[in-house]
Formats: sequence, structure tokens, C-alpha cells
Amino acid sequence: MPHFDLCVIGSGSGNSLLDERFNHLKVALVDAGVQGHFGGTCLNVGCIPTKMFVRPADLAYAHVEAERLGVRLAPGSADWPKIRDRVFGRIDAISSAGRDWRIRNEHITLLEGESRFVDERTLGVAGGKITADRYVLAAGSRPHALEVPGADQVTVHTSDTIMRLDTLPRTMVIIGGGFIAAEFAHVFASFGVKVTIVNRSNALLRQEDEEVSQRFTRLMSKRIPVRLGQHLTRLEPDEGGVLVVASDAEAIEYEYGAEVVLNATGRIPNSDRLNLSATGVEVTEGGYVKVDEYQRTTADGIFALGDVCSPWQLKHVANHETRVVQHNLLHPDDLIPANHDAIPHAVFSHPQVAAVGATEQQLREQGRDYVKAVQDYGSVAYGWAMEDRDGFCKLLACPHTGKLLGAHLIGEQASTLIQPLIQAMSTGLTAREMARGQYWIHPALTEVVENALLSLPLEGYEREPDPVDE
Ligand SMILES: Cc1cc2nc3c(=O)[nH]c(=O)nc-3n(C[C@H](O)[C@H](O)[C@H](O)COP(=O)(O)OP(=O)(O)OC[C@H]3O[C@@H](n4cnc5c(N)ncnc54)[C@H](O)[C@@H]3O)c2cc1C
Ligand SMILES: NC(=O)c1ccc[n+]([C@@H]2O[C@H](COP(=O)([O-])OP(=O)(O)OC[C@H]3O[C@@H](n4cnc5c(N)ncnc54)[C@H](O)[C@@H]3O)[C@@H](O)[C@H]2O)c1
Repeated sequence: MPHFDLCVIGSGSGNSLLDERFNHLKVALVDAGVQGHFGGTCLNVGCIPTKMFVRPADLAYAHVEAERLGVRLAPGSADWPKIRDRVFGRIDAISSAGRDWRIRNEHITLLEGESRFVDERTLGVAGGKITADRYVLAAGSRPHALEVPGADQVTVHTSDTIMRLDTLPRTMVIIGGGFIAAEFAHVFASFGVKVTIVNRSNALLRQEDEEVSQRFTRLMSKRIPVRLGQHLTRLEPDEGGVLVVASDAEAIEYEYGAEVVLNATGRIPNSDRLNLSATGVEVTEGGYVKVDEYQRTTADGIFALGDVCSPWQLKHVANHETRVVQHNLLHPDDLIPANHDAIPHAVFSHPQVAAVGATEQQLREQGRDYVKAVQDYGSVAYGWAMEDRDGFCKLLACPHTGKLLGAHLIGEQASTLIQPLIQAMSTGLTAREMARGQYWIHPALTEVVENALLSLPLEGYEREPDPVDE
């Protein structure tokens, strides 16, 4: 039975872990593949391809905003095969080059196939068994399967398959109202598909701050039919596609026919694929591998990182945890903890949404003192240029320390505008220091952040006259 110093399960963040500092070790990299591809979710079916579809979608949708500014553009139409092939022409090549490179690495053995633990140090993979002194579980997550009658009789797409459709459908039902539903609704609606969202909860992006979730739900409802408070009850084959049947709180049933159905009802960790009961590795009720602050599982010598143990399910969190595990594998006597404070996220829909820290509803539930400011994009010069009516920056701060507790943006470039606020929260900068300790370029859109900081009703905090107001 081949023995290794280290075995890493998962070729997403797990593959990035294996840099030149591990060249002195005999390493096994074990991977089952995502849709037959090497390199994990982010590269093949996640962050990267989705954003490569969002960019052309933004362009196709630009005619709506252009109209407000007196520019008449034709409504966008999408050359789907060209867009799809551009995206995967790049990505598939990166995936296969990464795989080839790993095969050529002398100290790394790539073992491809589903793996399961036999005992704490033995892993069954590709019809054989290996042993290793230490393991890293980087097995990620997968789409939550729909468990309703008829789900096995129709084709149900997930984010794993929807981006490789042969042709653009005329109609699509998206089930769910979270990140994936929001992003793909924008992509396919912009490309001319008649999209309907059916969501169980009463708002889209309901994990966001309540004002952001309400605004996003209103704006998306103006673009496409959004059916809220309805849960899926069954799926039926239908002429030319699928009949989606959902019911509301009064058990009234609604039917939606579509050529294509996209299941966007969440992702579950892949811990159940590893036979962890053969090891001492414990999992939470939600199936996440339990880790301590050093990313160590409950079994000696087994670390975990990324979606298999992180309920945030975000690539920048997986990347951070990868750096922590790298260090801790290399320096067992000088461990460093993971930092899970001020984790931001962004939803690349239209409008974009970005957030860091607590929502207002969380602060209320926690009974914390807070002050808030909501600054409309339309109140600053660049917002005038954009004729923006919908975007805002909402800040929540501690009235005692002047530090930010949460920041929430909805609108153009929210995913970029939020970065200085993430920095302030990560470094403990007060709102006052942040607003007045630096120049803000005039008349850039960042002035919406500056003005939101200045609008926070913090004691001893003088709001200076705004040149735009004069
Ligand atoms: C559509 C979509 C869009 C996203 N967009 C963003 C975004 O914009 N920003 C962001 O931060 N995050 C985004 N995410 C989330 C992000 O992709 C994940 O958080 C991240 O990729 C997780 O990385 P990982 O290394 O934990 O797992 P993965 O990259 O999923 O790697 C896990 C690997 O383990 C393998 N594996 C699983 N079980 C076994 C087994 N038993 N044996 C062998 N191998 C196994 C899998 O085949 C896979 O290759 C998105 C996700 C999706 C689905
Ligand atoms: N931009 C990003 O960072 C990005 C983009 C895509 C995905 N992701 C990651 O992937 C994860 C999964 O995304 P997701 O959107 O699938 O999950 P999610 O948890 O964000 O949303 C799931 C949605 O499905 C709804 N739902 C669940 N069961 C339902 C049912 N039976 N009928 C109708 N609606 C139902 C829920 O109400 C919720 O709105 C996210 O948690 C996120 O971390 C991140």
C-alpha cells in the first residue's frame, strides 16, 4: 500500500495549498473532479465562469440605463455559443494545464476518483488504498438536490450544468432566491430568456441587510416575475420542458412551465462522501467538518479547509483557510489561527450587492447600540452622472467607539466600493478617521462611501459641508 507524508483531498483550494514549500514531502493529491474537470468549483463551475457570464450580461442590459441618459442602444441580444465557448475555451484550458502540471510534479501523485476513508490513516481511492501521515480535507460542497416527486423524471439543472447549455432556452424557472438565483437571473434575463424566480422565503437575498434585501427584491421584480413564499412541491415532464409546481402558505398550488429549470436552493458540504465515521473527524448538524481555530479537525493530523468546513461557502474564505493550513502543516510547533472576522461577500447580479459585518436586524437581535446612515448613490456627483435612483450605501456603527459594525451596498460597482470599508473594519479604523484621514477622489462614486461615513450620527463628529451640496 503506497504511503505518503501528506494527502490532500480536493483539487480546488487543496491544489493551491501545494506550493514549492511542500516539495520536500511525498504528497498524494486526490480528486473526484467537478463535472469531469480538475481544479474544483471556483475555476470550473463557480466564481470565475459565472462572472465571465455576468460581464456580457451587464453589457446586454446596459440599454436600460443608457435610455435614462439619452443614449438609445438596441436591447442586447446574446450570441450564446460564442459567449459560452469564450468562457470555457479559457477555463477548460486552465483546468487541463493545471492537471498536466500536477501529473508532471515529481513529489506529487495525482489520484483521480472518489475517495473514502477506511480508517484514520487509510484512504480508499481509484480501486486501491493509500496511507498518509497527515490529511487535508478540502472536498468542497455540491448543489443541494431537489427532493420532490418528479425530480428524477425531468432534467433539473444546477450551477454545475447550466453554463454549458447547448442553446439558450426561451424560458427558465429558477428555484431559490439566494446568490446563485440572483446572479443567474441577471445573466439569463439579460440574454433575453424569460426567467421566473420561485422562492420559498418572502424576499430575495434574505440573508442580506433587510433594506438591501427589500430593495433588491423590488428591483428584480421589476425585471422578471418573482414568486415569493412558495415552496416547490413537484416537477412534471411537460411539452417542451418541465412543469414546476409550487405551493404557498395557504396550500394554493401554482404552475410554471419552462424549457429549463435551474435548482439554486443551496449547497451542502461534501463531508458525507468521505466516510468520516471511520476517522475521528466530527461534523456539525449541517454536515460541516468541525475545525478549531487552527483548522484542525477532531482527529489528530487531519486538517480541513474551504466549503467542507466553512458555512460561508466563499472562495476568499477558502483561500484564507488554505494559507492557515499551509502554515500550520509546515510549522506544527508555531500554529496560527484563522481569522473569520469581517468576512465580506458580493452578489454579482444587477444591481450588485456587497456587504461586510452585521446587518441591522442582527444588531437589533443582539440588543447592541448602533447608529446608522443610508446614503443614496443619487446624492453624490457621480450618482447624478449615472442618474442613479436605486443604489445606496448603508453603514452601521458603534456610537461608543465610532467603529463600523456593518457596511451594506447595493448598486453599481458595490463589490469594489466596499473594499475600503472592509479595510476599516479589519484594521479597526473609526468612521471618523476613515472619512477624514484620507483624500477621496472627487467626483468619484467613492464619495457615496465618504458621505455615508460623514452622515453617521456619531457624537463629537462634525459633518463638513459637502462641495456637491453647495
Ligand atoms: C455558481 C457559483 C458561483 C460562485 N461564485 C462565487 C464568488 O463570486 N465569490 C466567492 O467567493 N465564492 C463563490 N462561490 C463559492 C466558491 O466557488 C466556493 O466557496 C469554493 O470554490 C470552495 O472551494 P473548496 O476548495 O472548498 O472546494 P472545491 O473547489 O469544490 O473543491 C473540492 C474538490 O474536492 C473533490 N471531492 C469531493 N469529494 C471527494 C471525495 N470523496 N474524494 C475525492 N475528491 C473529492 C471535488 O471533486 C472537488 O474537485 C461560487 C460557487 C458557485 C457554485
Ligand atoms: N458571489 C458569490 O460570492 C457567490 C455566488 C454564487 C454562489 N455562492 C456561494 O454558493 C452558495 C450557494 O448558493 P445558493 O444561491 O444556491 O444558496 P443560498 O443559500 O444563498 O440560497 C438558497 C435559496 O433557495 C431557497 N430555497 C431553498 N429551498 C427551496 C425550495 N424547496 N423551494 C424554493 N426555494 C427554496 C432559499 O429560500 C434561498 O433563497 C452560497 O451560500 C454562496 O456562498 C457565492
